[in-house]
Amino acid sequence: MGKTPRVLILRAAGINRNSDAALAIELAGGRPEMVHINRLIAGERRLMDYAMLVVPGGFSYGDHLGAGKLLAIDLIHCLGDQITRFVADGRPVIGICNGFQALVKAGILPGIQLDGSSDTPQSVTLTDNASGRFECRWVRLAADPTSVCVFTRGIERPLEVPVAHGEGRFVARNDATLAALRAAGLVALRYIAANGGPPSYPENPNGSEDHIAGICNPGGNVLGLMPHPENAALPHQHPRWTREPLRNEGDGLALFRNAIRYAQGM
Ligand SMILES: NC(=O)CC[C@H](N)C(=O)O
Repeated sequence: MGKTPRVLILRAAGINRNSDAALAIELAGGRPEMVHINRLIAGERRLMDYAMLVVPGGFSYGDHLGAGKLLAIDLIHCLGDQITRFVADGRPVIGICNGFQALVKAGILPGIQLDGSSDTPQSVTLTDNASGRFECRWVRLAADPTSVCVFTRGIERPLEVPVAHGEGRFVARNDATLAALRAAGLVALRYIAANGGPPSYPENPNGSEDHIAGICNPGGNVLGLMPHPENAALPHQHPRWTREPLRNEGDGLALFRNAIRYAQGM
């Protein structure tokens, strides 16, 4: 794929974190290109010409029918074949917040049937925060060391990153689905308390089951997460950057760097 992977940053009406994602990709060593979904649908750009795909956060199509739902319909019905090929080829895909919601509602994540049923490809979802309101705050995350996720590989210390969402509560269809998700190593990131233990509100800002903040597909090359690592890419984006020893970089950058490195090795 060459030294500087081309990374497609997806744009669509209402997506608003595309520039933040582009900056994070650039800092991580990739070459970001913002491409509107209509250009892909029209065939003016081809997904397979890129090494990585970012589905950024925002309020795509105004969150109508549920956050990410309309974008998910576009992804399945207009770009389904391209995305299926891209994912099957092992190329990295990250869906951030609204992007995560879209990937889940499109059935791209977790990407397999977890409970043996075959009626619908969607076995998990993201729904209204348990608090009943939009949550905008910094959280602490831990990467699950048993996860197959390529983005979180080798990340051993907690990550401090922001969340900003109204529909971030991760729920699985049932307990068996949740157990299967864990057993397959698809839980990539969890919210944790300041002392590293299990969180309560607001450390788990939305009431997600098993404190899940991010999941991946069985190949580990597709990650979706509610927090915004692209807004924790620079050291001074941290809210206590003047009061704590200055970090070399924002905690979120590690996820992007892992993905770029992985894309370079393909
Ligand atoms: N920052 C975001 O991407 C927000 C996602 C979505 N609009 C929500 O509120 O849940």
